[in-house]
Amino acid sequence: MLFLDAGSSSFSGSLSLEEKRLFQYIDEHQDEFVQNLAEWVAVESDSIQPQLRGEVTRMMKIAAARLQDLGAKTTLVDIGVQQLPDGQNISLPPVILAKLGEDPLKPTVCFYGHVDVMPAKIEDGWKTRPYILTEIDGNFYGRGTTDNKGPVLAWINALSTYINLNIDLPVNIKFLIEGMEESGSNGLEELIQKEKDCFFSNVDYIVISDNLWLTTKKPALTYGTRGNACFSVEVSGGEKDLHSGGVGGIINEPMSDLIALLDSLVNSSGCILIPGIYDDVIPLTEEEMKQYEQIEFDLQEYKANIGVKKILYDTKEEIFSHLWRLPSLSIHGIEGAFYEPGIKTVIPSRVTGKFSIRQVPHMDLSKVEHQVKEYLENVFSKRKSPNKLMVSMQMGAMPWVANIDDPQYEAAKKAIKRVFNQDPDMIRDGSTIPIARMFQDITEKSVLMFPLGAADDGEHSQKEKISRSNYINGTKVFASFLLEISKLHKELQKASNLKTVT
Ligand SMILES: C[C@H](N)C(=O)N[C@@H](Cc1c[nH]cn1)C(=O)O
Ligand SMILES: [Zn+2]
Ligand SMILES: [Zn+2]
Repeated sequence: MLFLDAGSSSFSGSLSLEEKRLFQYIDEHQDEFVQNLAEWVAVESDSIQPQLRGEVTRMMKIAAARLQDLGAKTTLVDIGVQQLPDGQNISLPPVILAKLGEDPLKPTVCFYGHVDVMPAKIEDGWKTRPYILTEIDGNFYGRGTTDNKGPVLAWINALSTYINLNIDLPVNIKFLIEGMEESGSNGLEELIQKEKDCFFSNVDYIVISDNLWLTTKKPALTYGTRGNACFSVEVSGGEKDLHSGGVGGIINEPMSDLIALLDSLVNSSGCILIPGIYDDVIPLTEEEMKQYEQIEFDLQEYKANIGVKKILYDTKEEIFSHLWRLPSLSIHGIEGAFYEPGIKTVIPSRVTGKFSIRQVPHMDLSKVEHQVKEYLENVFSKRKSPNKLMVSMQMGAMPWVANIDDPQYEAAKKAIKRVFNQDPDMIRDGSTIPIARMFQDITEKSVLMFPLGAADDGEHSQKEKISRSNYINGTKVFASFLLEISKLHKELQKASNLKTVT
């Protein structure tokens, strides 16, 4: 067997015999773990394009079979249908609920992950084929490698290591794995509500492993994410597309109306122009400012990681607050627009713009929806266009902030220290895990986000990758986390029992 050293792992302190065995096994079984990742990446489980829904369902079945192989009691739960914008209904992929171990003396950790991915086509500019895992210079390129198949597999690898070494699992494990995260986690809230007093009743800790570190070298723990409100704005004119030579200049073109509307949303400094949108955003506290100051951050490296030459802000404090504490508005695309190469002298009769607003705590989703609709209707009315405008909020997810004093943050810090020999950055993230806030609100359990990917992993982009080092050391960190959380949980229980007695 080919033995490959994952590289940057440098163990802190002396490892227990158990940890030595676990880590050695993980190092020695890298090829097998990589092969599993290649098999998962090969499934085009894109949850955005309805015609690929069958592949998402196939992916769910593959993941369920893997958990079953580990000995987990696994159920694929039907969560109903999704209504598409054209009124058609298509099945949602089933959600995996699985459990491994039911020892009442052990804590129960529930891991959440998703195995759906963002769309990826070679024509988008990929240098490698997006659904064929390709290793270049210690990095595995492919859609879903870091978001989120790699981290889900790292959990599974960690568990299979315990099982294959016959080491008693220090915790009971539950899994909730879904296939619609990238689409807004359709149907999941209802399932969590339904399972609150069943599947979740004995869960002590919920762990999500998604998003990225802030840098390429230093691990991070994430204690907050922004929400997202996704809008569509449709402008329709006559009943059919028209010849731009035949009628260009004598009608109000839907595309011109739409471009004006989209252009009215945000200025070139990134400031959202919708009146009232910042009203409920609370100012940054001094404590937050101090936390930001403590985070090491290299602006040049950050720019290189995201592949841009200039960003709107010069200081790390401004960057963090704009990513984590302030809303942002991004324009994503136009349905109905001509986008192929070449020339097409047609005036489209109906076009739909897509944009989203990442919101932060204290912003109210329905208020944002109202503000957006009122503003766009107002801008449109000023154009005196006879075309028809329709604005709708397609999806709304709430922001999430955790309590970093929860014991599992402590356990995760210890596990990181043992594997990477450094303390993690404590960060928030600008993106959204729709389910994070729902977990917290509905189950009232502690939620930890434990990212594995490095800052240059390019989630959602053409060069998505995870490094061998992060994938393999990530597997070790999760194996170690299970030991740490079980130790800490026992200590806390002992302390609380003592308190009750005295
Ligand atoms: C962080 C996670 N991998 C992710 O990318 N989530 C999506 C979820 C979403 C939000 N609106 C629609 N989908 C994201 O943040 O874009
Ligand atoms: Zn993700
Ligand atoms: Zn994603």
